[in-house]
Amino acid sequence: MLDYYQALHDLLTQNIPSLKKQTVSLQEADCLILAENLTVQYDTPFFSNSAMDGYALGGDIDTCQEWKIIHRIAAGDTAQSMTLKTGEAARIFTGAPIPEGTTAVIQQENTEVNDSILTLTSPVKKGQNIRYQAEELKKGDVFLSSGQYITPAVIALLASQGYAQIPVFKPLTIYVFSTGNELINPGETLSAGQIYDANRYLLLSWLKQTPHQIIDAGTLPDNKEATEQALSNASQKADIIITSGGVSVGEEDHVHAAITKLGKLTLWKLAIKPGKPFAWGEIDKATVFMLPGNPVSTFVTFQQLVVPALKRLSGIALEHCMPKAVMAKTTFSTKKTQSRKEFLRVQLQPSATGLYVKLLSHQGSAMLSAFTQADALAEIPENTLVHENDYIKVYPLSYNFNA
Ligand SMILES: Nc1nc2c(c(=O)[nH]1)N[C@H]1C(S)=C(S)[C@@H](COP(=O)(O)OP(=O)(O)OC[C@H]3O[C@@H](n4cnc5c(N)ncnc54)[C@H](O)[C@@H]3O)O[C@H]1N2
Ligand code: MOO
Repeated sequence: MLDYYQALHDLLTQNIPSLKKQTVSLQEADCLILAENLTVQYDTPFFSNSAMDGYALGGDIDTCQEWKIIHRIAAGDTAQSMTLKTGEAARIFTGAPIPEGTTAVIQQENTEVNDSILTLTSPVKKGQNIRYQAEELKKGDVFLSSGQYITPAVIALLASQGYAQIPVFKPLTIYVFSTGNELINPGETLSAGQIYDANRYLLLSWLKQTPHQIIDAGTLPDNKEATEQALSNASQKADIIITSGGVSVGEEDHVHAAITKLGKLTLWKLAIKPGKPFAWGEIDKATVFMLPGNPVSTFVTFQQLVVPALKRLSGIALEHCMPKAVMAKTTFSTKKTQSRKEFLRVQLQPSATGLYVKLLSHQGSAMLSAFTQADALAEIPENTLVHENDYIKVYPLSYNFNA
């Protein structure tokens, strides 16, 4: 059985099929992925300006005792024809351009003004309260790289540089299947031996937060021919196929056999609990992720393996695809060791003495309820006993590509 981190490494370093590009308006770019390096069009700040409402002080500020106020400059004004010499000042407002010859800006709370003569009630240093031209971004430099996931912060930065049209990767098409004769849909009436499909709804709901086109491909019966036919058809249209169930070793588990026949099974069986039968492969150009049927196994393998791989396949830069973990102190201990790395549903409890991990009850791989209370997955390393107050790795749950 393959180690979790080895599997993650393999998934993230696979060949990424070349992604198509398109240009969208700034308003349509959120949650998409930048497809080109973008350069600074305008120095930021574009012109040196004041960080405070106050007074721009000219010339030598160390020896001068008082200043004559000779200009008034508001945001939106230009200061092109103005200069300040020693002993001269300008009334200035936040964001307004500073005049030539300004050595510092003093905020108005630290001043006194009588008949246009300004004195200071606090000392001021050279450069204080001046936001200098290009101190943040210099024209021509790359300020955002291809592979950047577009968050609201990125939208703001793009807007601040005047970008109205954004080159992005085209969304992918993702087919989501469930498998199993026992599955029916919510809204239908349960008969003996049946259960409601939870996994497909979980995956469809999560994937809605991505930029991709998501196809609800329904439920596959536990039948070899039907499974092969449906996966073969989907592979002609999909970039990615996600299935749940039917990947274990039973006679009714047809999914990995179908992938082996139609394409290539790259990976099967991981040393993790839950999620051991997780499999991955491809049919033609479509990448196929096969998640184990137990709903918690589906959830864990999706969060810990499929989401990082999906990010990469979507074009997000490799360094932003690894799931992010934090270290936190346990409030519980484990009684026996496991040969597989275990991912437990936990709550994170911040306190003055650090971040603590509380174990939720109902950890069985068929028990979904703890997930609704959980805000993280705690990693219990293989063959390891955990004691109270030990530091362990926890992976905060995320429901979009941003985390
Ligand atoms: N002899 C062995 N049996 C099993 C092994 C094993 O190694 N040897 N592994 C177990 C583990 S671990 C898991 S996990 C499951 C995974 O099996 P499958 O991926 O083949 O899943 P199914 O058998 O189809 O279903 C398992 C379980 O989950 C329920 N299920 C399936 N799909 C859904 C869905 N969409 N929504 C809600 N619940 C679903 C299904 O009814 C079963 O109860 O195999 C173990 N067996
Ligand atoms: O993935 Mo299986 O659930 O280890 O329960």
